[in-house]
Amino acid sequence: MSEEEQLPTGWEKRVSRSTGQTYYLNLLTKESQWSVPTKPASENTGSTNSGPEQVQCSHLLVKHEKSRRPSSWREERITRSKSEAIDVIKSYREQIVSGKASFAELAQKYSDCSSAKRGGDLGPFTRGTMQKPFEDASFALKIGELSEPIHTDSGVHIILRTA
Ligand SMILES: O=C(O)CN(Cc1ccccc1)C(=O)c1nc(-c2ccccc2)[nH]c1C(=O)O
Repeated sequence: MSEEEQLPTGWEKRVSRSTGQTYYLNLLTKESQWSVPTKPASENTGSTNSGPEQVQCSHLLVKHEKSRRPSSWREERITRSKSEAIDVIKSYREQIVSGKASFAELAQKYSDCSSAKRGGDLGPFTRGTMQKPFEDASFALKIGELSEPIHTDSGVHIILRTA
């Protein structure tokens, strides 16, 4: 029997559009996970109401003069002020929300993070791997939701949860 037929009740096998990886969707909670489910889906599968164990996000980072490393693939020495960075990232967010541009297109062109070359995709991550403000914002997002500007030691980010 294929793996699909053996899936416990309430789960659906999906393929990530950005990475082609197989993941599993809990049809009750709409939460996704990379590991093959072994029990029927429930409201609390994979968490005790503490949210998902891992998320996948893309981000667009705009660094500024007070960033811990004010340098990137785009600009050797970044001198914009923090308030200028906030204005810039708000303009990107507006273009995305209005449909004028896609997240991946703007991240690829303008993000000061090395993930720009992947349209901002960071892959899946668990708690404890990213700077705390970034982690908390990422785990608070629903799949498909775009954050407000988030500040870390690296600069100012907008985060898109993709899985
Ligand atoms: O903060 C620092 O001291 C330097 N960093 C950390 C870093 C540097 C290279 C690759 C990944 C992370 C960054 O400034 C940075 N942080 C990020 C980052 C921050 C939060 C989530 C994901 C990436 N990307 C970068 C980057 O240059 O590419």
